[in-house]
Amino acid sequence: MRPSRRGEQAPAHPFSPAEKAAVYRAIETRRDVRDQFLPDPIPEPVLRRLLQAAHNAPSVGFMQPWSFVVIRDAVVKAGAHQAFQRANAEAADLFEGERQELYRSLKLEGILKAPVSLCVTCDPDRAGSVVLGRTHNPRMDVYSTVCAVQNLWLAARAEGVGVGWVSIFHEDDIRALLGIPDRIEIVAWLCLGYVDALYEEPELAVKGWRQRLPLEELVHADRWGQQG
Ligand SMILES: Cc1cc2c(cc1C)N(C[C@H](O)[C@H](O)[C@H](O)COP(=O)(O)O)c1[nH]c(=O)[nH]c(=O)c1N2
Repeated sequence: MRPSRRGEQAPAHPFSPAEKAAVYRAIETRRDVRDQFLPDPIPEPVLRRLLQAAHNAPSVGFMQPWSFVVIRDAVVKAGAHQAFQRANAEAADLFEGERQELYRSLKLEGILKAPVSLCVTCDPDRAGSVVLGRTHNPRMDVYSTVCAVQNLWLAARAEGVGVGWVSIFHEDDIRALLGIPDRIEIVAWLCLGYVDALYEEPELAVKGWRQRLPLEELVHADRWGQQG
């Protein structure tokens, strides 16, 4: 293969059947991980590949608004776990009866068990104040950052690394813990670690919290509410 030169286009050959299958396999078997983390460290080159996958995400106006705080310090993790516990107690109180009981039985984070956590942030000023594509929807920078998270999540699946997204905390608790400036938005706390087993279906479905919706109910043809 000759080296690519800036400005040239490469042929967009379809993937081979095996490559295609691998992509769909990563998508279909990716799971949110809470309790299955193994203690094995993630080697630097693997973590680097995951971060590179995140960094290859699409972004509005190519602003690349993300940053990644890589957390291995047990004290910091303990602080995040405390933030989770406080918020989770508040969240549990919002449900009643059996639903609350079920909620309380769910494991919803793996902060202490996972060898690495990543805090993924969004800098709204990364590309100046006027950003191509963000003018009429200021949330586009955060949506771009979520694309980076999903890239990392899928790449991690291929590497045998589990990822668990934790969003049950007050943003200000994590901001203070990590020293994140006010103007930077916290998008995700991700727990990362090797796993040797994953649920075949979402754990929340397995545990009876909520089931996958039929795709047919979510697809509209030409107009909202019209079936194809
Ligand atoms: C933005 C966002 C935020 C969260 C999540 C996901 C996303 C996209 N998920 C994981 C979520 O519960 C999970 O994706 C669904 O239940 C579907 O399961 P699989 O991801 O397919 O395993 C999640 N899970 C959890 O246990 N604690 C949490 O705080 C969160 N927060």
